[in-house]
Amino acid sequence: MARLRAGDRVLLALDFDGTLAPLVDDPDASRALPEAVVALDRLSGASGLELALVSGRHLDDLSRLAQVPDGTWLVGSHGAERGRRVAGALERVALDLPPEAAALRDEIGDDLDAAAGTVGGARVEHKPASVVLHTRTATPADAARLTELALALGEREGVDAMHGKDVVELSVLDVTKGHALADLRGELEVAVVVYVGDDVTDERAFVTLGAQDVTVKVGPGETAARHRTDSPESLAEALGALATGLDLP
Ligand SMILES: O=P(O)(O)OC[C@H]1O[C@H](O[C@H]2O[C@H](CO)[C@@H](O)[C@H](O)[C@H]2O)[C@H](O)[C@@H](O)[C@@H]1O
Repeated sequence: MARLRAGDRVLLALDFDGTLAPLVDDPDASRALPEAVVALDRLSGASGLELALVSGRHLDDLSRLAQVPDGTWLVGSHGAERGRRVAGALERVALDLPPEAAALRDEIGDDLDAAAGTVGGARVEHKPASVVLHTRTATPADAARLTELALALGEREGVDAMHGKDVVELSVLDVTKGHALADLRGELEVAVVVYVGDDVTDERAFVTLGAQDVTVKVGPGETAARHRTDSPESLAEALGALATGLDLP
């Protein structure tokens, strides 16, 4: 808040699932908390403040689910996709996926489908640059077995495995949320980046940020972030308090 008041440009970047939106069993039912939606609307009026969502979600999904104000930058697929909310719609930069990466994505997608497709409670999500194994509603035994299999697929050349909360994401592009934040920092020419996230993929962003930045972990667990908030609910409250502190209506 002090940096904004001093006239510095600040990027407030937030993860979506588990951060703005509480985790739920059905990824399609995920929504940002109403209090967070209101707070972000208010913050969009702050001079010098850029807003961004930086998510592992497919950009179309993120744009459909996130109720963010115009001007918000949207980063999907952990940095592989980029867009911006303009006049209530998604303005996107096309994803440039080399044919060999697309072929590898399809191969590991087929392998995961074959292993998990018929297992109750497990689900395979296909995204533009990755394939995701979800085990949130699988039995512990199935979750352990399928996770091991997915991590083995992640050892193939050209595949990057990210093991998160009940999820293994296999990406065929070398992207991280940290790279995405570095790109946004350069393009938007901000002095300070504030990043808030809850999962292991967010740790890849926390470790890239410097002493001038602000890193916030949502929920329990080991983290490289320097600050912590309990839950999406407490984060929504803090965002509202920030808007109030900045005298935003
Ligand atoms: O980077 P994020 O915005 O946190 O997105 C990460 C993944 O989010 C989604 O899965 C997660 O949220 C679901 C809904 O709460 C939950 O059911 C699942 O267990 C979580 O892993 C999304 O489906 C993935 O594509 C994203 O990579």
